[in-house]
Amino acid sequence: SSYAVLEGQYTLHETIGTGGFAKVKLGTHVLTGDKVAIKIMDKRLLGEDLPRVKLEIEALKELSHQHICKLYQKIEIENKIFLILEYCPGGELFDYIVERDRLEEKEARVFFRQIVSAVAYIHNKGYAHRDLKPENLLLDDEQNLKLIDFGLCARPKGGMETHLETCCGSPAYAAPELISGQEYLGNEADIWSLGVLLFALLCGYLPFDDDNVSTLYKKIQNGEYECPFWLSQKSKQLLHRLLQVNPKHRITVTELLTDPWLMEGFTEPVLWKNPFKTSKLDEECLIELSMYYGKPRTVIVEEIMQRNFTYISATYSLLLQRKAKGQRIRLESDT
Ligand SMILES: COc1cccc(Nc2ncc(-c3ccc(C(=O)NCC(=O)Nc4ccccc4)cc3)c(OCC3CCNCC3)n2)c1
Repeated sequence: SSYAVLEGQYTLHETIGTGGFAKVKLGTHVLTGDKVAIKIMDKRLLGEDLPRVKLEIEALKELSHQHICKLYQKIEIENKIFLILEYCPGGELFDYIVERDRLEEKEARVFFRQIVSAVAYIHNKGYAHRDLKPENLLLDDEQNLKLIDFGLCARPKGGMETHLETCCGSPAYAAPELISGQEYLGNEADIWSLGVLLFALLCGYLPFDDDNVSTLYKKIQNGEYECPFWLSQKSKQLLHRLLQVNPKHRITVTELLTDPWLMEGFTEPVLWKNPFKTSKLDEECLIELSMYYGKPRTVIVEEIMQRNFTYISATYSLLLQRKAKGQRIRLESDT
């Protein structure tokens, strides 16, 4: 099968997600035994959207943030593209909220600060996500959120429109200007979706909901929603600033970083720059790789710095993550 290309690098397990033209399988990285998510796309099914997928992969290579799912490796053969991605053992935020009915303000605030940090980071990189919803926010093994773009909706400002654009985003989270087919700015639409997301975190249900899609659209365009009794004054004020029908009246992501509700119990505004961005590579991991492969350290450094997202750079990233969690970093059959 065309999975032969993964032989010896990854073992494939069950499918953990399917989308229009992609499916995600659970995988194991052979050398470390770590779990990964393997997104498999068929180039023939992608058709005219293939250039967009390539853009998305180039974008993902640039995105390095503690609350965005990491790309480890890209494997392309004649009909398939495999993306080896960070696996989040905690599953979707959607299920986490459903299991608890709704979250207390304190917990919702910690999560929301992480989401705002990730969104501010991608906006600063010139991207809009355009499909922010609990299904695209995953939990890692330390209860941290990782933003993903499962449906390939994120795109650079003024990027190319394709039919994928139309199917993008889920109506319940879509901004009024987006569903009325007007010209809209991805960043402003993302801020609206953050409002819907915050409401879902604090209430456990959606602010705008209806079985009939055109009624749902009317509710969104009127921007009318009811706040349940348990919401605090500050959270209602923030929701009001996020869920402004007129995008020009909506809070900006910069104002959001120091919003009073987000600051409650915190002294620091939300930080969106990647604090761990060190150009320095980790010596211990480099040595482990160079010993395992019997290649000089400089060759390993070269391969990682070229950012070709190969098996060696994937193994380096996984060793680095293991080290950050205090796990041992010995590679299998490294006797
Ligand atoms: C334990 O039970 C469970 C249960 C469920 C899940 C897990 N874990 C688990 N870990 C990792 C994944 C994953 C990561 C990244 C991408 C991706 O497409 N990245 C590309 C990307 O994010 N670009 C991008 C990001 C930000 C800005 C711009 C571009 C795709 C999938 C996963 O998928 C399963 C799907 C299922 C349907 N809903 C969405 C998740 N699932 C575990």
